Amino acid sequence: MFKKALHDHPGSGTKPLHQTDLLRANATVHSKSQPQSSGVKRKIEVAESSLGSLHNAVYFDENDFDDDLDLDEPQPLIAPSLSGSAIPKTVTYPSLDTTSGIGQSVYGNENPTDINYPDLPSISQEAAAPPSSMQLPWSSSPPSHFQPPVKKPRTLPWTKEEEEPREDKKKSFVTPKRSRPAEPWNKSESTIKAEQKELRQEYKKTQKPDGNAKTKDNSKIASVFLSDEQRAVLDAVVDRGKSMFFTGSAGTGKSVLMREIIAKLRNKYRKEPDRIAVTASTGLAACNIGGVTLHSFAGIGLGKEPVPELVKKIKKNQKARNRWLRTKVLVVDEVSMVDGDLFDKLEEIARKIRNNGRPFGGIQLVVTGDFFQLPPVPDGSNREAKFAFAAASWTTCIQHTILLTNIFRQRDPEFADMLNEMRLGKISPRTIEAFRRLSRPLDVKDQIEATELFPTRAEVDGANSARMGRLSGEMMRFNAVDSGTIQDPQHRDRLLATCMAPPMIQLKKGAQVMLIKNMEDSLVNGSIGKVVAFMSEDYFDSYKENDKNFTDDATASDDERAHRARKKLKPMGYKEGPASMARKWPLVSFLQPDGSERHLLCQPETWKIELPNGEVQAQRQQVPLILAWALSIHKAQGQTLQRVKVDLGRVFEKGQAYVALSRAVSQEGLQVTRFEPRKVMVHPKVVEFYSNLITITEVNKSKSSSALNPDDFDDDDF
Ligand SMILES: Nc1ncnc2c1ncn2[C@@H]1O[C@H](COP(=O)(O)OP(=O)(O)OP(=O)(O)O)[C@@H](O)[C@H]1O
Ligand SMILES: [Mg+2]
Repeated sequence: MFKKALHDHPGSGTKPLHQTDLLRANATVHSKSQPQSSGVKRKIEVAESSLGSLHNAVYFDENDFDDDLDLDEPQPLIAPSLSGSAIPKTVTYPSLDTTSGIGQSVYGNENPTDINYPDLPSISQEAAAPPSSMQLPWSSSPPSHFQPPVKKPRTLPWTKEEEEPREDKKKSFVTPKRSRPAEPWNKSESTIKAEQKELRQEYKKTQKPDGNAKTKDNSKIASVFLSDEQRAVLDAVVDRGKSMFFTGSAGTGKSVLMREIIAKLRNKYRKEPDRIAVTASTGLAACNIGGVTLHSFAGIGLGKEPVPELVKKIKKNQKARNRWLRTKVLVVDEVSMVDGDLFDKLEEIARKIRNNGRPFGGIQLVVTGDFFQLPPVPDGSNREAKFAFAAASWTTCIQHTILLTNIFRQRDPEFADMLNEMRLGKISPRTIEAFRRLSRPLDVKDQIEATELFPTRAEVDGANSARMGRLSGEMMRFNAVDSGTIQDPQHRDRLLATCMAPPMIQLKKGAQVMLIKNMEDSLVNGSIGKVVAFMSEDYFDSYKENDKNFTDDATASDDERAHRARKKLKPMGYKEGPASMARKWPLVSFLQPDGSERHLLCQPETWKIELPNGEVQAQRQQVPLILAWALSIHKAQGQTLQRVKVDLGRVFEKGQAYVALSRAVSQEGLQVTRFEPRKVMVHPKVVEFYSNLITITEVNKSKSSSALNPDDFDDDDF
């Protein structure tokens, strides 16, 4: 029984072990503790440890959020070289030459680094803080998306029609066309209606066969078919109200499952959205799931005081008190970075504030994370960081612990096994050899290079700046528009410092970027692409409908093509001058896993820091891109990357090497330099904890049952 499995850990060591984890559970590990980053404030630790700064976020609350400042601060860019050699040769979009104003700053010939587009119009308070709990936060739309559908959708409809082969591009380069061209400047009502019909049909196609309706913001993403083990967790949480901790190796679909759970819970409590509190250990993780940090939810400041004082503090704060009283389900993501003592404090606070003696005051807990990945760090005192599973109240609060075993990210079982060995800290000589063989450069046939992962932000900025400096062409700057109920700009900035989207991003044609929002099935958070042009929405519409006009002459230079394209656009209604003052956005060609390319005009998306009652404390609108020649391991956490390059020589923290290498989907897409087994560090307490977990499959085997049975989850826990 799951309950039994849970109640037996940690430490009993009597349960049957999962085939992969358990065979290695007695493995030799680096039991000697590694030196931890010292100090509490992230800022202090920047130079040594991006992980340290990450962990420190655990100790911030809504009044003190600066946990990612050290990671995100922009560095000056190196002056562009004039060689232009790094401009991708396959880019065949009309070159946006500098004589006409197309692709130029609307303000003329400023210094590239000073080019400023007009800021987005600021939005009203109501627009900034909609009662948005029903929206799916990882795909929130900017307010403009709520306007009547007078414009065509921003992205291509990606019809599956056969494309006309283009000689100057490989065949997989797909720029789907609309079946029925309609000029954006001259749409009749019937055209609009027909387009709407077409979109409705496309939307229907994305529905699951069981007809489950999706909420508005998630409509672009087809629902994932959960595996049996994922489905079992979902049912136990949503239908049976169980308190669960689900865990598993990198790529076992924990985040995918958590998103489904949140969506289903939001649907379940749609009339009382404040019953669900969505939180994570760090600001970055919280921002990724549209929640707040655990500290912020709890209203405990840094949470250093003893519980009675913290309770007093919360009682004085009406909003925080209400949150504790109203919450029925508390979601906690990336729990590996939550300190065990903090967990115990919150558990006691919950009982006291709610005047309810049941574990966690009767709140259902839905917790996920992988303790083999990123550990908590000490809070500045001398004591060693304590894992959440070592909290005294952990086993009474968590009714069921489920180990997910089906690895989705790496389809190659050999590679998945290599990573699992690494995760557990027991690497066989064969695996060491296999990792060493991956030191060769990647065999890349297109323009997308492997993303290099670094432990520190300084290394990331240095690498990205150097690459940007090699590109010629104009630098375009995109400033975020921030808003929210928090009026104090400094406080808001601190909250938003944890956001994946930067306050400002500078891009050039040819820049390698990563999409940081889920847009469509194959354009997801983590997709890597190159900026191929900057254009306005109308120009993009004209372009895609007259694609061939721009690209029919493979021998023409970029400038010639742009000139011809403009000549062809003029009679079609495209006007230079005032019309070309329209805001221009990066057009990005994204690499698909099958080698084809897809294009997206990247207009601003929204990230929210939202309390359970729907109050949007802070939100940021920004183009959903970050530079991706290089990425910090911190920001890469949770991502799935097709091409990755990691130098293990610089890795210093437990779990760091595993987090970095497990981003890759295949050995072909992974380059590892300076691989040494001693760089793979695992905490012995984590090994012990996992050695006592059993899988759903094993539970079923022991019950001689082939199917998962909801009755496996006992009802007598509370
Ligand atoms: N049920 C599923 N069916 C198909 N693909 C899935 C499923 N669940 C997850 N995936 C895919 O597997 C990959 C990894 O999923 P996800 O990021 O949720 O894993 P994770 O356990 O959260 O990993 P990490 O520990 O690295 O954060 C993603 O590309 C995701 O789309
Ligand atoms: Mg994840």
